Amino acid sequence: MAKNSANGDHQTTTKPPPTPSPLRFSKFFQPNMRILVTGGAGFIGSHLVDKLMENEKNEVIVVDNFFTGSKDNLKKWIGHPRFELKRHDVTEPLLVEVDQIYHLACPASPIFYKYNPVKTIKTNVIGTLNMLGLAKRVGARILLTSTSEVYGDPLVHPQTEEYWGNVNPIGVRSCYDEGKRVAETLMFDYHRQHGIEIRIARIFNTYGPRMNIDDGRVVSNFIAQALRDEPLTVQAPGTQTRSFCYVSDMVNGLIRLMEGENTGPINIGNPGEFTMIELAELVKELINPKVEIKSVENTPDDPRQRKPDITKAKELLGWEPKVKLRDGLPLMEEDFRLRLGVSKKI
Ligand SMILES: NC(=O)c1ccc[n+]([C@@H]2O[C@H](COP(=O)([O-])OP(=O)(O)OC[C@H]3O[C@@H](n4cnc5c(N)ncnc54)[C@H](O)[C@@H]3O)[C@@H](O)[C@H]2O)c1
Ligand SMILES: O=c1ccn([C@@H]2O[C@H](COP(=O)(O)OP(=O)(O)O[C@H]3OC[C@@H](O)[C@H](O)[C@H]3O)[C@@H](O)[C@H]2O)c(=O)[nH]1
Repeated sequence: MAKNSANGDHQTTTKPPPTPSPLRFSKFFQPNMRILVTGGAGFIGSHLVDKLMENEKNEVIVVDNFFTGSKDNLKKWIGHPRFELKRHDVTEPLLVEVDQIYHLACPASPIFYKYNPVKTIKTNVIGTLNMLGLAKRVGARILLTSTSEVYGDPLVHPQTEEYWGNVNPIGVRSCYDEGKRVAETLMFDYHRQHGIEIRIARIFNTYGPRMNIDDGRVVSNFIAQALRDEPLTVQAPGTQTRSFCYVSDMVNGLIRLMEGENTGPINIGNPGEFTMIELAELVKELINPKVEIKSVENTPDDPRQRKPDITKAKELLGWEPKVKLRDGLPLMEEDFRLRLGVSKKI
């Protein structure tokens, strides 16, 4: 029953889901939990798949168009009897029978989401509509990975879920942040109108192994630059802040949210806040003390500050991050060294 809403004022009754097959109710049939992960070949998605596959009662189906993700991230599961990988673009309808949907499909790095902005909007709007239609047809619970970018260039600090944000509707980032805002709206309208069980996570900057080496996001850029002896490119003014969450903490938070009773939106992130200059200095100290730090031009509408208020995640999910930035960076360094073929100097 989708009765426990974050705001309490839109209680709904969920109709019983249609039956995919009468076999599911047969005496000798022990159904596994069938879980769809859209965007499961990407950075967060592939770590989520690893965690879900640890449970022998889970069957995982990944759909991905491989725009920013890759089969390599899932290679240990390809061929596994409880795992399926399907090349599919979520802007097209999808027919599968599942119990839960983790809907992650969307490029997340600014350089990739700005590359084809119209496609980014289609992915967020039509892609989310398609996944909600699927959830409605089969009675699945659906979790959307929304973003701290729904707060735009925030005027409230740290950001609580009640804050409505300060977003430029016509800027170069709008395809992503307005796209995610519409995706959140669609989730709530399907919940109110059709009783769909929804969960919304507002994810703050996440980092870890398997990020694309040339992903363009700041942590992957700085680590790759430090390992290649290239200057760390701090975009001006460098005093802008972000709060970085290690990927294993993020995955645990997403699963807690899916399994719990709250619709969200709930901030999931690490409140440890750093300026970009501080981040560059930390990467330099931990990875390459000889590397230069240089200031470069910034891109339009870069949010000046970002830090999650995670009171709700703590109280409602019993979740908080465990990995400090200083401990997470070396784990990512190890993965980048392997992929770049740069060994540690002793
Ligand atoms: N990593 C972060 O810091 C962060 C922060 C906030 C929100 N998020 C959200 O989390 C999700 C995953 O982010 P990520 O960092 O793993 O990014 P990612 O780019 O590594 O993964 C996104 C995946 O979605 C796939 N994809 C993109 N468009 C698709 C489409 N139309 N159809 C099917 N697949 C498609 C990509 O190929 C990729 O595998 C995204 O929804 C993103 O908006 C991430
Ligand atoms: O080389 C770089 C790259 C980026 N930066 C700065 O680092 C900060 C973070 O930039 P990133 O590109 O990593 O990510 P952003 O915080 O701007 O956006 C992210 O926010 C949340 C998610 O939804 C997405 O993963 C992504 O859009 C920005 O202030 C940017 O100007 C640098 O200083 N140098």
